[in-house]
Amino acid sequence: MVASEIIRFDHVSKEFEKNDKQELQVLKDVNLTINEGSIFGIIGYSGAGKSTLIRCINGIEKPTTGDVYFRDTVINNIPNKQLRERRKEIGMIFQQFNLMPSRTVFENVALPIKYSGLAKDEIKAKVNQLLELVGLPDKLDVYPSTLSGGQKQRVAIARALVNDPQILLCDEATSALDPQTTADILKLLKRLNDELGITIVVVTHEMQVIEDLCEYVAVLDTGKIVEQGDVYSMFADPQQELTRKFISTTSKLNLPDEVLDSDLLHLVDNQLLIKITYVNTEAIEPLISHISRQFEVDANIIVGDIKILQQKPLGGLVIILDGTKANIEATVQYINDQNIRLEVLDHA
Ligand SMILES: Nc1ncnc2c1ncn2[C@@H]1O[C@H](COP(=O)(O)OP(=O)(O)OP(=O)(O)O)[C@@H](O)[C@H]1O
Repeated sequence: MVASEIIRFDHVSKEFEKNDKQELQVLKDVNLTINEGSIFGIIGYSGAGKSTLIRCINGIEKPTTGDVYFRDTVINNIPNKQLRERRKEIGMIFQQFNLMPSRTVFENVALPIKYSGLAKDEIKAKVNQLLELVGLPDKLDVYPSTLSGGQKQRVAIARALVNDPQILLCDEATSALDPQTTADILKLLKRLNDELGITIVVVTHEMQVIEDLCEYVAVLDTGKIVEQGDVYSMFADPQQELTRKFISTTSKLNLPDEVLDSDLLHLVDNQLLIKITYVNTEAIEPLISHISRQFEVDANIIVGDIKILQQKPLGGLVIILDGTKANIEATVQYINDQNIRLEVLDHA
C-alpha cells in the first residue's frame, strides 16, 4: 500500500524580528513529508527551531516564505475561522503539560468540547473513555496538583485526543519526566498510534525518544534539516556529524574519554581500535573468523551490542585489530568493502 501524505513542508522559512530589528532566521528552506499513520521525529539542540517547526503544523506560527500543507490545504493561508476548525484535527501536548490547576481532571479533558454542542452525557462518556485509554480511569475528580508528572501528561494526552484528531503533536513531551516515566509515556504514544492510527509528530533533543518511538526522523541544525530518513537507516549509516553525535548518546559502544585518553587499552605496535556497525548480525561471526584467517589479524572484542530498531537488529562491536601494518590496512579495506560502517577510534 502506498502511504499517503498528511503533512508537507514545502520550502518553509521563518524569520523573527529581534529587539534590535535584525531578522533571526529560525527555519531555513525546510522540506519534509509526513505520511499518514506514521510516527515522525524531529531532533535538534535547544534553539534549533523545533518548536517553531511543529507550531507551523497547527498554524500557531506561519512561515515567512513557503507553505505547510495539511493534506490538500495550505494551512498557513486559510482564514482564522477555518483554521480553528482544522486545529480540531490536530492535538498537541507539551513539556509542561499545560493543565489548568483550578479544574479537575475531568474538566481539563472536557474543556475543548465544552461548547461543542455535545450533550453532557456524551461529553462524560467521551472523557471516561479517554481516561480509560490513557490508564487513569479513577482520577476523574482530582486536581492536577495531586498527580505525578507522568499522570499529568496522560491527562494532557486525553485532552489532546478529545476531538478525535488525525495528528498528535508532541513538543518535548517527555523532557520533564524521569526515564521510567518517559518509557511508559512513549509506550502509550506507540499504542495510540497502533490502535487509533493517529499520526504522531514528536520534537525532542533526546535521541532515545527517536530510537524508542519514531519510524522516521529529521535532524534539525540551526533551522536547517541536515538529514532525514527512516530511523533504522539513519542509525545504521548516519551521514552527518550532528546525526552521529545524537546517535552516540544512545550507544552502549562509547568508550569513556578516560579510557581513550589513558593507556588502559595498551595499544601497541600497529594495533588499531575500531568500532563497526552492521545490519546483518548473522554475518558478523564469519567476518571475524574470516579476517583472522585471511589477513592473520587478531580481533579482540572489547564491547558488543545489539539494538532492535523497527523490529530489526542493528549490531555494533568495538574491536582491537592486531597484526602487521599491511594486514591491518587490508582488513580495514575488506570490512569497508562489506558495507559495514567502520570508525577508527584510536591507534597505537
Ligand atoms: N516569537 C518569537 N519571537 C522571536 N524569536 C523567537 C520567537 N519564537 C522563537 N524565537 C527564537 O527562535 C529560535 C528557535 O526557537 P524554538 O523554540 O523554535 O527552538 P527549539 O529548537 O524548540 O528550542 P528549545 O528546545 O530550547 O525550545 C530561538 O532563538 C528563539 O529564541
